[in-house]
Amino acid sequence: QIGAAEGQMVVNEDELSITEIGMGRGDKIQHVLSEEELSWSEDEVQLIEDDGQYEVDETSVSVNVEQDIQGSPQDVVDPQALKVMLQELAEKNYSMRNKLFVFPEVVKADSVIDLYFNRDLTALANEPDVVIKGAFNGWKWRLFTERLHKSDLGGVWWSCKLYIPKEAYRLDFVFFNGRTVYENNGNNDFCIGIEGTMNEDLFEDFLVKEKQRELEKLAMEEAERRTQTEEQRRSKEARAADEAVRAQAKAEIEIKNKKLQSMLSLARTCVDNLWYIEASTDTSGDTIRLYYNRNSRPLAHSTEIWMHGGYNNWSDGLSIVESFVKCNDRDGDWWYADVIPPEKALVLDWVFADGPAGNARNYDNNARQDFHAILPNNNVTEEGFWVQEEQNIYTRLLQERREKEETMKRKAERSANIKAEMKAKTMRRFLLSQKHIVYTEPLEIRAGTTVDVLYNPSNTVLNGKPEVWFRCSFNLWMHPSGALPPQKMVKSGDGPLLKATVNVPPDAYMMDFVFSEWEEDGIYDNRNGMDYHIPVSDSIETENYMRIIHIAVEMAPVAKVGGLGDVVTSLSRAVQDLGHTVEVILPKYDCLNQSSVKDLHLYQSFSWGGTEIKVWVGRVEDLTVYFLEPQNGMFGVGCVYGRNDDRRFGFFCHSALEFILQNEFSPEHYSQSRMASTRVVFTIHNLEFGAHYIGKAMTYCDKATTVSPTYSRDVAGHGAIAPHREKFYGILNGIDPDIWDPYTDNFIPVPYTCENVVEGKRAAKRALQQKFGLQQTDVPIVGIITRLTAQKGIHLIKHAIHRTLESNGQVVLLGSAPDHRIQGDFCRLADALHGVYHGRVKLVLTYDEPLSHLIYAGSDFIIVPSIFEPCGLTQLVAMRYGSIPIVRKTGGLYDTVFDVDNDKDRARSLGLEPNGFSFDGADSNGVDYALNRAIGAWFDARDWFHSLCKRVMEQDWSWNRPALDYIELYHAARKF
Ligand SMILES: Nc1ncnc2c1ncn2[C@@H]1O[C@H](COP(=O)(O)OP(=O)(O)O[C@H]2O[C@H](CO)[C@@H](O)[C@H](O)[C@H]2O)[C@@H](O)[C@H]1O
Repeated sequence: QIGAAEGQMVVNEDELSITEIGMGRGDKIQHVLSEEELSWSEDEVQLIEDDGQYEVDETSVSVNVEQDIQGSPQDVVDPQALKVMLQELAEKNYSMRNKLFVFPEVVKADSVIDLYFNRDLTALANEPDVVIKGAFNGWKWRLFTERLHKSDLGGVWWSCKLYIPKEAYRLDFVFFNGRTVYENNGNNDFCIGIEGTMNEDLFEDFLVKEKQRELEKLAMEEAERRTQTEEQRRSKEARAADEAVRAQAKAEIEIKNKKLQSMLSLARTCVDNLWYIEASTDTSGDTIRLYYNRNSRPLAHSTEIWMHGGYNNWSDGLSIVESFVKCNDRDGDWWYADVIPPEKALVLDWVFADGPAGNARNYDNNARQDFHAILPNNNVTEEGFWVQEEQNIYTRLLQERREKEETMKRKAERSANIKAEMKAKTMRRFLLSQKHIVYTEPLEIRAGTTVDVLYNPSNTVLNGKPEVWFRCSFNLWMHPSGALPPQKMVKSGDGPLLKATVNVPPDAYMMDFVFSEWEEDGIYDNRNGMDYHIPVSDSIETENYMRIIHIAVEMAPVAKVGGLGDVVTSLSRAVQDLGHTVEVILPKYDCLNQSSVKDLHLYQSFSWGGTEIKVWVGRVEDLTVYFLEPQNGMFGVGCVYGRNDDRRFGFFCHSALEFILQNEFSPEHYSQSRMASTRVVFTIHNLEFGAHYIGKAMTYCDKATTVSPTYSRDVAGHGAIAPHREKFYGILNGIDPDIWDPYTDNFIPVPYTCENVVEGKRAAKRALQQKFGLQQTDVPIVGIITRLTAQKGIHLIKHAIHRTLESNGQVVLLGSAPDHRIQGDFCRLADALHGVYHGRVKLVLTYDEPLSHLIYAGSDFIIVPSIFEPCGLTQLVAMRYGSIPIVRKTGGLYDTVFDVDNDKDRARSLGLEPNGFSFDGADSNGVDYALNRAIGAWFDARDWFHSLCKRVMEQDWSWNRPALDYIELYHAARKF
């Protein structure tokens, strides 16, 4: 199927999620026994063929046999009696012209048997070598080869010992001469039943579990490898940081040294008739005495003389203050003071003053040069001094670095706590959100307990039915004990509520149920094909994790054009956080932002579509990403879209499937391979682009989604979608709470949470105004961050700018237009506005991610007047930064923004409070209606406005909830 869709799954703006299910029962190994298949490629077999010579590696099976033979039944039988028994058996089988027999005759699991083969009766009659090749359980388990030897039962019987593993229920085998001559029982192969605890069904389960164990082991090894790489990276980073700190210390020392050297060249030991230094006579060795002749100096008439000093070019600032005493026994006007310079002082720096520090009015500062003395008798060598100094700086810098890291760690912890709380709150809201239809008592279900399920049929398709039956199972209907018998629901209380009671087993991690009209059948309420699922906590079993591969042509931040790029990254991260394996396949554009890819390296290369395709692998935002680079230069054109050659995305989608296939190491065609059990979920991010291809993709996918419920209804009648409505769902986008987090954001001045939103936004607003030379007045800022295309409501954007400016607000727009006419139009608008409304408006007509962060944080409002909007991320990011969204009521904007005046009930029915302003219609009146109320509230009800900022920050627009919806959908896709 997938192969048939080649070149047609291409959708330039759309993404394809593939859920791979490799562990289902549909995934049986088909062992077709042909001679090619019997080539010796399996692990357990090591046959080396060389110019007609062969050897069987005796170590594999034989060693096991020898070890296992001890304790086998043969040992306890008298050898003589055994021999007789065997002779009789051989004669019996010989006379019946049987080609083979085994001993003991009843083969048991976990035992060793002897197999006897009558070579003369078979195709190998004249062959000098006889080899058995076999496996267990219909050729599915432990392929082996073993060489037969002439037995001591006489000429015709060749034999070998075989170990029968405990998982075996049947033994399948053929004989051959080590090369091309086979005895395979007339193409039927030989087969012997084995007595034991296994049977075909149990073995299927065993294989599934075995596979799971293997996958888990691989996952653990991968995790271990990742931890190690992470550890290496961290210690490398620490080493690099240490080196950087050392280099910085060295650089600082060099500057200091240079300054001090120039100072030293100015420094003296004395200046005739002005000052000199001598070792102090009355105190200990370190003290010096400084003499000063103030005669004809600025302080000649002061009543007091003080020195204000420091050392080594004032490296510690003002650190020595002493008062002077007059020398009475000298000519001139000499004064002196005793000074104890610090040990590391090479130079003493000072000025004279008429009072102590802070209390002096007149100075003698040596005509602004200050005084500098080389200190006599200094016991520090200059070299020693610098070594010590560098060490001090190094220690200080290191300390600063540690403190910074510590602060970051604390911040990360706090941020993680806030997020965990939000997640728990969202989960509760999720459980309560269906309350008008179904809920449980208690609300949160624990494994190994009993719960009541309460159902209100009056809000469903079962309204008015005389009976309602409850059908339930666990672990996405995969619980080993199967579905519980249907249970007739009983009335609970006086209202319409019906009740069923369920014992939740200890190994349940999910409870699944649907409701039906009759015990056997009838109308079902199965939640539109998705069934009802409620997570169960404290299970002893873990969820069956899936492997999900996104095939996408955008991914933030390595190749982002718009919201699609954000979603590929953030949805993948959210699903990965829930324990599933998520990978992304992306074209290797030459314009990739490679600085955001870690450990990028060549992974493999393969040939397809007439070219070699190199596959690179790297980590982006903690996700494994494969980059496909066709050597025909298709993705080396300097841009993601815009060249009207989007057929290359068809090539990309197809080569991505080839790549997946090649990594399953299966040479067959898609539908024959493991990909037959792979499910495809197709997501439409914007029906405007490539509707023709979208139609094809809709046909071939297992499930399809778009990015909000309202948009899914808006487009349900579209020709590409209408025929496939039953598999089409609207799941709201989320935003990544780590990428968008005002508490850890490096692009804004003051980190903030909902606790200090007012302070944080005030600082961001000031920084934004400063950056663009806007007046720092107390007015609201309206921000606009958008691709400038018709979809985004260009005339409404322009009107909003004018309306805001007329209402005394300020405007910052960040936008870029793929269409150069629109770009030109906005450039002219910018020139005009910057002239007329100087200092109140700024239009930045580029794409600038860091700037977008500052605008989200520094604006009071973010306006999104889109004509249509599949979901929209800007209003969600705005709320995360405490900015109030003003939106046109369409698509995802309608689903996420609830007008403070008009949508109270609609918000409450979803467990939310209103969070913004919205308008209908597509003309300026609509914009005015919302914008006037918003700006009015800002001027007239500031406290209320601030509480609204706090409230929107407390709402959860992350993937916490939608990721669960996607996972449910992936599971639903698996059910086919
Ligand atoms: N000049 C600029 N500089 C920096 N950043 C800029 C920018 N212009 C836009 N952005 C950023 O790009 C993203 C835009 O995402 P949207 O979802 O709002 O719109 P887009 O139409 O691109 O996405 C389509 O796909 C997404 C994902 O499904 C749907 O939400 C949406 O409705 C659909 O139209 C935001 O992260 C925004 O901050």
